Amino acid sequence: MKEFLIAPSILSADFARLGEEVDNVLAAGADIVHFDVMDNHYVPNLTIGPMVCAALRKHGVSAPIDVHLMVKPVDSMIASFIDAGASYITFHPEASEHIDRSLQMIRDGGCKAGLVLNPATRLDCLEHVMDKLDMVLLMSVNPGFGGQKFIPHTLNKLRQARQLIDASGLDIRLEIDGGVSVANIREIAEAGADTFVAGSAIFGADDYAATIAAMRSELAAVR
Ligand SMILES: O=C(CO)[C@@H](O)[C@H](O)COP(=O)(O)O
Ligand SMILES: [Fe+2]
Repeated sequence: MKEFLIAPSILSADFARLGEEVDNVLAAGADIVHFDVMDNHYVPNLTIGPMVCAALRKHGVSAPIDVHLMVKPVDSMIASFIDAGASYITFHPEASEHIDRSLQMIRDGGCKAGLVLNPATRLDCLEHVMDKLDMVLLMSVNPGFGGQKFIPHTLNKLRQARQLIDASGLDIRLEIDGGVSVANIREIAEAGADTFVAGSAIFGADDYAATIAAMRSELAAVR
């Protein structure tokens, strides 16, 4: 099993003070920055784009930036986020006409590539592209908004995805996104996740460091 990584979603940060919020959450012990990109087309919400990613790099953020693209089509945004300093770029298979080509584009740009599966999207779509993946991201809510409730059947899907990844022998992270909190992170890790996106649970707390420390202590108890 890989090292556990905690990835605060800046969707729940105070956008008016974004640089400071990212500095604070990294100082509080976060490992990577989860960056949600929404286009009001693939999902019914509109957020931030490559200029904001580049601005965070210019501000001095050196931690990995995990760009979750909820845009359709994706290829032009992949190119822009490679230039903007993304570390991971993940997209939804429904948003690309040529999944294999989009994944290759991300790797050719020097970033780590991943696919994001919605709660109702089958794991089958991973089958023919496993060797092009650095990350599989399972959504445990329908994409578009922070602060939603974790969908419990995602735990079974996580177990199945963990088996697929382990059987492949490839170096692929298994990330979970949506409704993750101190209360459920241990159960989610026991189902197979190694990378945990948490937006409202971290940015909605008064003390980011205490919340991240509480998550780590739950993860330390994983069987
Ligand atoms: O991609 C998304 C939502 O579409 C997420 O990254 C959310 O931002 C997670 O927020 P919480 O459920 O942790 O509040
Ligand atoms: Fe996300």
